[in-house]
Amino acid sequence: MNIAVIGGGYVGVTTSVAFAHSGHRVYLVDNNPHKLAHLSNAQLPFYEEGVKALLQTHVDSGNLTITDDLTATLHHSSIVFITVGTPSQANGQADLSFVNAVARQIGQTMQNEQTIVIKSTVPVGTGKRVKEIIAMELTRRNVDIPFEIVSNPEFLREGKALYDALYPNRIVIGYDSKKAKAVMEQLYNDTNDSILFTSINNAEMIKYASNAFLATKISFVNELARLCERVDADITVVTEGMGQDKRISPLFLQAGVGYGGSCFPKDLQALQQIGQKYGTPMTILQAVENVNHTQVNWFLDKVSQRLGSLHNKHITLLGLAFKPGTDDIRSAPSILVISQLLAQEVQVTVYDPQATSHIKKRFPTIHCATTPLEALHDAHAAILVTEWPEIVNIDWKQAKSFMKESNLFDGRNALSPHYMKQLGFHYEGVGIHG
Ligand SMILES: NC(=O)c1ccc[n+]([C@@H]2O[C@H](COP(=O)([O-])OP(=O)(O)OC[C@H]3O[C@@H](n4cnc5c(N)ncnc54)[C@H](O)[C@@H]3O)[C@@H](O)[C@H]2O)c1
Ligand SMILES: O=c1ccn([C@@H]2O[C@H](COP(=O)(O)OP(=O)(O)O[C@H]3O[C@H](CO)[C@@H](O)[C@H](O)[C@H]3O)[C@@H](O)[C@H]2O)c(=O)[nH]1
Repeated sequence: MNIAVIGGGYVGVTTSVAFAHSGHRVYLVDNNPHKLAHLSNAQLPFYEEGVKALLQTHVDSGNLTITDDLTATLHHSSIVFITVGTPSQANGQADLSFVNAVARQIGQTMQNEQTIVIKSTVPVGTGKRVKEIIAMELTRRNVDIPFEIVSNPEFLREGKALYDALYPNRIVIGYDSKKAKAVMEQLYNDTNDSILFTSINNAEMIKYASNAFLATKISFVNELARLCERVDADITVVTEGMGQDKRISPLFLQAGVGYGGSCFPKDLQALQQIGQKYGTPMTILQAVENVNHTQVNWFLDKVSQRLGSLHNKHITLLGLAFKPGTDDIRSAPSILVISQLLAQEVQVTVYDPQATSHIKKRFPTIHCATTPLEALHDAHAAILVTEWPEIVNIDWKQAKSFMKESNLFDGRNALSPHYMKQLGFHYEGVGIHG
């Protein structure tokens, strides 16, 4: 099938590459000249394992065209995926200006029948609104071109984006006409995965509900971790025991310095705003956010208690990206950690295999090391923020010899407390310090 994808970010690029890989003819449209320049040369404006190679393959094979020409793209395609950003506005509501702008552009330029698929994460009711915008533009042009609206939310995880796009563990399709359903069935006909066909409103709600539930699991466990420290219990064992109940599952029970990223923080805000709009406050989500916002400070209190005053101390952050496998620092806990440390006049050194160039733009004064050992040199303490394999597998014996004081704070419970203590570290994790 001929597919247009509008918005060349993490989701748009990965979706395009995956469709091209399945044999579809894909046109990827972006309006940011900087991103276009990168993508046209098969360069990724972000780090995501495997995507660059496949982008190159399909640009070369001619299956994937990168362009800024939406009009020509619509002419070539019959399915249009909207994958533009939906960032938070100041009040937490999802900013739909990019989605609405694309809808207007589609209505203003489409010449042939289209199935318009919203993949961006959007509040319930957006599908209906996009339909109205397109219909309004067609009326203004005095043309009658049939079109369908579909909601097909994206569930990929950064760091595993390509795998998730090629082998999604579920596909949700919200539709309101038989024609739209038939098009989506044809598009996904080679997949063995389960497809949930439902209403557009349900599909839109499923996306926010999923992210909110995952974030709730994390904050629940993080709060429990604080209690575990008080009662001389170990959160890793508590969650292991909990996770053996299939109804709970062991996934997303990893205590740490909190969740970050481009999705959970903004989507939780957006869902709360939807609740407010419809007079149904999302009280649980307020608590989830509250725990997440305070988790970094709670963890840094442990560091100050150990070091006494943080003033003029040298502290090394190991990991900056909001999770391993990405260079994304959007709402990453590392940003909060660095801000708090700089506010207390700490000398901060950081190491991350992919994200240092991004953090340098935000905090120009911090020292970015190129290896973990260089970063640890002369440090009073190290804080592990992102559990990259390059960090977890440091030669910790050697690392200890590089440090001024051997204080190790593991913000992801990624290291063996027993082994670190054996090496002579003062080791503290999250919810495991008895
Ligand atoms: N990043 C993820 O892991 C992820 C996963 C699932 C869902 N989502 C959702 O998918 C959506 C996109 O996320 P992202 O991280 O890919 O965003 P992003 O900000 O990385 O990319 C969005 C792209 O859209 C482009 N764009 C904006 N307006 C445009 C227009 N009028 N025409 C053409 N291009 C335009 C921008 O230049 C940018 O390249 C969001 O709603 C997000 O919540 C993201
Ligand atoms: O047990 C856990 C699991 C995750 N995290 C943190 O939670 C955040 C988000 O992690 P993850 O969900 O793996 O990454 P994302 O790429 O943000 O993916 C989420 O957000 C995407 C955007 O909406 C969705 O598509 C995905 O399904 C959803 O998992 C990260 O900071 C993790 O460190 C924890 O602290 N403990």
